[in-house]
Amino acid sequence: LSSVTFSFKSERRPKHGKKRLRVLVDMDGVIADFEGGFLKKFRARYPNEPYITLEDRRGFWVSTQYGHLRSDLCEKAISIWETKNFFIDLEPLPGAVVAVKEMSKLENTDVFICTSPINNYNHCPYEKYAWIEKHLGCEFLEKVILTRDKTVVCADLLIDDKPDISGAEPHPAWEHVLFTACHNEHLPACRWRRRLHSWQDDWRALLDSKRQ
Ligand SMILES: Cc1cn([C@H]2C[C@H](OP(=O)(O)O)[C@@H](CO)O2)c(=O)[nH]c1=O
Ligand SMILES: [Mg+2]
Repeated sequence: LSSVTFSFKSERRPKHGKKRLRVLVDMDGVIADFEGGFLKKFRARYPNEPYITLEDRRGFWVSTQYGHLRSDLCEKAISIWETKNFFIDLEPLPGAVVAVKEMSKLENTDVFICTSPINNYNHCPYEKYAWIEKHLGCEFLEKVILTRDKTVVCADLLIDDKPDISGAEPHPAWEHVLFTACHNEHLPACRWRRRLHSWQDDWRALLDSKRQ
């Protein structure tokens, strides 16, 4: 029985010895400009309220920093990404679409878009799929992983702008590479975590480093 079970296990190292690489690419803050889209819509909807420039953004959660600025601004911030068309209207980050398409065409490479929907599910999950189809093409709809817990997904790499990614699995299979964003660029260099500074950075070398 054990040999039968073994033969059904997925074989990730082909006979010729090259390892097949599985890469998870996050969406907001990595391929879709959540921060830029948020600021634009916040200023349009609340023109008389104070706001935080992208240069002054600190901490992952936008609503937390707005709440510190003035407590009622937390709710106002949340109202922006809970509104219809927020997620579909996000602009792609520079170079993201070309990079992800090129990455998915590389030999021995499987690319998935791994993204967390907000808990208010009225528009966000639908618009995330629509965004993927609009900017990456319908073939990428096969590559979407919608989850609130990325630790249970098995891959070699997770490229994500959130500094702390935790969940049910205490030892995720992937290496988290921090994608630089306005909210995390001031965090001190960290010996045990690599960064991808933008899509102009050498993402091919990053992938190659995991194929050894
Ligand atoms: C509330 C909030 C969400 N998000 C993104 C992260 C998640 O998408 P992603 O996993 O694609 O990065 C999604 C739900 O939290 O919205 C931010 O980037 N900043 C925020 O302040
Ligand atoms: Mg993100």
